[in-house]
Amino acid sequence: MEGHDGDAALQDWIALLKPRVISLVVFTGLAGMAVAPKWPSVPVGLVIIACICVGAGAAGAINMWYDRDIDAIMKRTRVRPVPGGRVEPISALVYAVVLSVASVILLWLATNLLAAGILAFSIFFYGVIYTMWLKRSTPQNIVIGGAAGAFPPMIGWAATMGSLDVLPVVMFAIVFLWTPPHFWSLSLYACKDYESAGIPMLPVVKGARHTRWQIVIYTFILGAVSLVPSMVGQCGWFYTVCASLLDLGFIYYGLRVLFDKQDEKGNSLTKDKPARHAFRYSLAYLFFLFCGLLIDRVLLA
Ligand code: HEM
Ligand SMILES: CC(C)=CCC/C(C)=C/CC/C(C)=C/COP(=O)(O)OP(=O)(O)O
Repeated sequence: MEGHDGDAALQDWIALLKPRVISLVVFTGLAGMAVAPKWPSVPVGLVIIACICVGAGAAGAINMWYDRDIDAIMKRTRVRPVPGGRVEPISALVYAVVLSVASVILLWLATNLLAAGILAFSIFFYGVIYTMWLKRSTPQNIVIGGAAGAFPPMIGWAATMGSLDVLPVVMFAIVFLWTPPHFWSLSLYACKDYESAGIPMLPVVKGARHTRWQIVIYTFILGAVSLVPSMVGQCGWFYTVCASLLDLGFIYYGLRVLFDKQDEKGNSLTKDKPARHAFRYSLAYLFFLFCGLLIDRVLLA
């Protein structure tokens, strides 16, 4: 049956914002805000978080509007509100654009142009550059596109300080380098879906074995960069210990992906169990790394 918006429940409008994904995005924005030397008042702090939340969600809705053709093909995404026929494409687009504009203007009014500008740029980067261009054209899509998801710590910091500094830029670099092992772990076990939808994700184009190596390489690079805050005197022993342990964990999970039992093409013979574990670990890694930074800079300072 042809759907119309009357069929959409509140949960569909919420689902368009990719709430589970943005929960971690928003946490990184909160961390960026809280590790800055100056804190906003509680109401302004809440507005900053709300704007990052709505802006990131709106970018997700632009992605779901544009990707409705491929989302309808992939098992994981075919029940989403637009391909599921519960929200009209045009309604999803209007909703996404209104929320994008509203979040940027509100952040500008409540804080400053720098924070609002970075928010606007990240929405544009995820909704347009990644979704409409990179995702369908290059296996490096998520490496470059991952920048969008890495901006929130800079937004949080800039919103309170009105400027940027070394730490928010290093936090950007951490999320940026974390994204490839995060996504490529998932892409190993979602490879068939991406292949059937014609998306040139790394394992589809270069194969599973190459992707396994890339995951391990990025966990090492991420490990080095995650220790930069300690090296440049931006935090103390607590963060250094947390980061080192979390890094060892990520390298361990990456190596398990590399040495998974596989056929001659590198395809898993274990239903990609190690890749599933590495994906789940990636979420815990980023959450606890930024918790460590927060505790170090806020509670132990
Ligand atoms: C280009 C960058 C990224 C890509 C391609 C990507 C891709 C994905 C995909 C395909 C999923 C499966 C979720 C679903 O079924 O809807 C996922 C889950 C998730 N991603 Fe990412 N991700 C990216 C960046 C990020 C960033 C920057 C964050 C947060 C800082 C993040 C946090 C999460 C979380 C929390 C989940 C789990 C959601 C759940 O439990 O359902 N991702 N990611
Ligand atoms: C502040 C701001 C605008 C932040 C944007 C942050 C953001 C939501 C980043 C996450 C990127 C993401 C979920 C990609 C999913 O890939 P996909 O869209 O290819 O995955 P899919 O196949 O699940 O749709």
